Amino acid sequence: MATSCDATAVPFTLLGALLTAGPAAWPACVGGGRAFLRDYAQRGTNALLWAGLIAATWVLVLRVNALLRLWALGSRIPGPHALLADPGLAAVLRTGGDITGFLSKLHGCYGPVVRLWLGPSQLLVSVKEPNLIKEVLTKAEDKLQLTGRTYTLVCGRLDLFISSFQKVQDRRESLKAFLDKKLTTDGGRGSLKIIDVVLGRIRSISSDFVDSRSFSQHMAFNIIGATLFGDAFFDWSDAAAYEELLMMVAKDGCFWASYSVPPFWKPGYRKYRTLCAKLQILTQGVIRKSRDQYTTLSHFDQTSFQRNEGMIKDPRGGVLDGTTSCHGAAEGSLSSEEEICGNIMGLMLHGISTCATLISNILTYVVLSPKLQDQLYVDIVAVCKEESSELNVDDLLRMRYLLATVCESARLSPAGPLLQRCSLKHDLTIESGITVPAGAVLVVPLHLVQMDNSIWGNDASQFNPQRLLGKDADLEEMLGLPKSSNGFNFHPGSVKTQSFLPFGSGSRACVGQKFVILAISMLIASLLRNYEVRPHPGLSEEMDSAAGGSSFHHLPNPKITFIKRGI
Ligand code: HEM
Repeated sequence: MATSCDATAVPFTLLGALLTAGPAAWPACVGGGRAFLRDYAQRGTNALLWAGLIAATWVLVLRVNALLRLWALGSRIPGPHALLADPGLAAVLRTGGDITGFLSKLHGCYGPVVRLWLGPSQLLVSVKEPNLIKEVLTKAEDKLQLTGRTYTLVCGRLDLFISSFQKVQDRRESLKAFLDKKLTTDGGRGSLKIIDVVLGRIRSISSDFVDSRSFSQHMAFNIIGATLFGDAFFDWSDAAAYEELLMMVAKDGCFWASYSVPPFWKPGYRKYRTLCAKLQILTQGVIRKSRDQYTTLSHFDQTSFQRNEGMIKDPRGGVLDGTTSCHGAAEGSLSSEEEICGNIMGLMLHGISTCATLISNILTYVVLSPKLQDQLYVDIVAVCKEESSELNVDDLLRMRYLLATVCESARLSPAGPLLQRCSLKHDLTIESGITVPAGAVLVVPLHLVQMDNSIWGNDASQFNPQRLLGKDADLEEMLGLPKSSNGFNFHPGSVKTQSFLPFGSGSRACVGQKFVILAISMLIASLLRNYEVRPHPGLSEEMDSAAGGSSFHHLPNPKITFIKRGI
């Protein structure tokens, strides 16, 4: 009878133990089961440690390899030498200085493509030449991870605005179809309804002066809200609180998302998360309200019910009909409720801030230049001869001076100074022979391109809508609009068209471009047709000097009032 355990007799895997004599045989060993388990645990732990070590080494090798590739490819792109991070750029970022001016100097020294080291593992590549920009913005399909993190932090799960192109592609298409449908089916009618409500609100405040920015934010809020939620939005009692909360949350999102580990220990961060949660609850509320109203309508209103029967369904079941709200475009059968809410919050955040900036810029140019206002008025009334006639999309397309004004305002004062892209997985080889490594941050300095004297003429930094009505500019293409029936000004791919980028370009270009241009033009046309916009008589010195120069990088925020026109 065996009195000591033969080590080789101890199976070192559980399977081995089961395949041999099994537990019944183990007591035959000294220590029996305990020896087996100890040995088993020891070998198992060793195996796990080895597997972990190999995996960690593998990840490390991949990262070192990626870093070496980044350094090798990055150093071949023209740009200043820097060991770890470019000190000039670091100083500009630290002091909140003029990044456009800094990039302008670098492009002057190094040419149309310049690289800068943000840190040892972070490369920034700035592109300034229109042909290269077009190529880069088409090939670089992903957004920066910080952008994706910011939207996710504020909106929760969503499949718009996040980094990966693959994940947003479908939703972009359904949203575009929804917005286009909104314009073509009931575009004019729907937009007029929005404008009527907004004008009603203006009437109630028209005796007072209101600052251009808050007025424009209010307008933008109503345009986007009514587009996404339908008529339910107008009698929503929480609308004012929602607008305020949205603006508070929009301000700090990027800051909190810049932490790679969410700073839960900071009270400011916890407070911010609470605001985001409140915003989500309010959004869910208005989504429900809009759905309820839509259901009520379809049950009680036979016409609407019949129209609903003919709704266009997207392939995944989303309703894209212009008579309904945006849930279809934000939904699709694959989206969870959380994603629908996230997409809608993302659209509200992006749409309101960008539209408010554009409306405010237009109004500022209008009040600073009475001549511009007169010209616009002539352009508008020439098209709507009948006093009571409702504006429609075709009317707008004939208001060429108005469209050129909207376009020129967007050119001179884009919503942000840089377009930002990246390619997360693949290196990008551009025609000039330069290879931009995967993960590098690609930027297009909008002011440099949109105010380049060699493209726009010596008065490039001046406000002059006329420049977009010449033969060398294609207004419709710039605005992403359908061609007007006379089709004039058709110069596809002209350098001005390529250098007009307030809505981006290529694979991640703004989905709302066409919609927003028409909605804002409709708003301005209705406003100026009915009201004269006047600045406050005690205009500040800032306004006076800006009006004299007519070159505005930082537009003032004038107080304005609306005087009813005697038609
Ligand atoms: C004046 C108003 C607006 C401006 C200036 C603007 C500008 C932009 C810009 C610059 C981009 C990034 C483009 C790029 O990287 O190439 C963008 C993306 C986008 N915009 Fe707008 N936008 C405006 C209004 C709107 C509106 C009203 C909507 C929809 C209701 C909208 C929907 C989107 C979407 C969905 C994306 C991102 C798509 C993606 O992640 O791929 N935008 N916009």
